[in-house]
Amino acid sequence: MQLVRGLHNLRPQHRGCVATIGNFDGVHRGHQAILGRLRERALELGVPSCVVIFEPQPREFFAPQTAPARLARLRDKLQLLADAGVDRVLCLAFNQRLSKLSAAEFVDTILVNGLGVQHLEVGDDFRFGCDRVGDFDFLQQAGLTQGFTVEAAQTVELDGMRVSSTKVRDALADADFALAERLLGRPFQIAGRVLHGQKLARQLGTPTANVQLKRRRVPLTGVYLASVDIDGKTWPGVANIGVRPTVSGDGSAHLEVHLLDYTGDLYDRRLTVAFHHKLRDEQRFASLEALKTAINADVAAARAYWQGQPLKKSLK
Ligand SMILES: Cc1cc2nc3c(=O)[nH]c(=O)nc-3n(C[C@H](O)[C@H](O)[C@H](O)COP(=O)(O)O)c2cc1C
Ligand SMILES: Nc1ncnc2c1ncn2[C@@H]1O[C@H](COP(=O)(O)OP(=O)(O)OP(=O)(O)O)[C@@H](O)[C@H]1O
Repeated sequence: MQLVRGLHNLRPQHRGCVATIGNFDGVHRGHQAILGRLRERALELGVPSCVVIFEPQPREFFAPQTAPARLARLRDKLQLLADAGVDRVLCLAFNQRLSKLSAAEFVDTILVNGLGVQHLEVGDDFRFGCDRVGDFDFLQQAGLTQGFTVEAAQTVELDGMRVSSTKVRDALADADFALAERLLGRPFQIAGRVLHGQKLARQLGTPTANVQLKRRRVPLTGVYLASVDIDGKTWPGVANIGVRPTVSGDGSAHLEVHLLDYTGDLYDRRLTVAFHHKLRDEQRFASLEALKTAINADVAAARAYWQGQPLKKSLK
């Protein structure tokens, strides 16, 4: 899959494609349905498929403090789009200039002059352009005069509710990982490289791998039973994700995981953490001693859980 960063990096050979536009945060089952149709149309027309995404996402640009936490970092989003068979991603910087483009200017500048789009695939609620004035009807009209077709994908629902990134966030906030998995079509996971921490964990008696998070905010916080994939091998563990109120004050999120029976060095390795069950909320403890007691109880709970779990059988 090819990544084109910015309109200015589009070349004449990029003209002619089928395209869709959106945030695609989490690449959930609704998104996957659109991507499936996009691939079909690309094959029919014999042109590449292109997904137009924005960085930052529009809500992050308009309201950085209140925009929801991302379900996946950009790197993972690109991997998921590649896995869905997308040929090209056009990643546009969402800035003042882009936010001011009218729906008509958006169509002219990006879709027609930039991409030479032949067919557009969108969700039925898709809105775009300054003040979100552009919609499916607008696109269809524009397509008639500018030579592209538009198709609205049917809404993907689960148990009567529209699948959405918001629903996935709600499921994670409720620690309903089974629902998150059904909405995503795969388990919710966070992947990242292991960084050096404050080296306090050893002092607390529980060594932890500090998984690098690229963003300050995360869609879930607390202490969880977790499993960790390292180079195709799965290990049972217990994870803490959040701001660590007892020890750190900068307010940014950390993900730390203790693997129950792992003794090797994990620094710089890439881990994938899957969450299974919430044990408790993060707490601010009065002393490191009290934190240590709580962590020991978490580890004991994790040990008891993983011993009795059928999942353990699948751990290689
Ligand atoms: C199972 C587990 C539970 C944790 N619970 C909390 C908590 O409730 N409150 C908190 O401030 N930190 C919590 N932590 C984070 C510890 O503060 C952190 O692991 C410790 O500060 C070590 O940090 P370091 O790896 O950067 O040295 C928890 C860590 C683990 C592994
Ligand atoms: N459940 C769904 N069924 C069909 N299409 C969907 C669904 N969810 C999102 N889409 C479509 O996928 C494209 C990309 O969606 P995008 O991520 O930008 O929308 P969103 O509204 O931010 O996402 P969400 O609704 O999931 O929070 C859009 O065309 C959108 O309409």
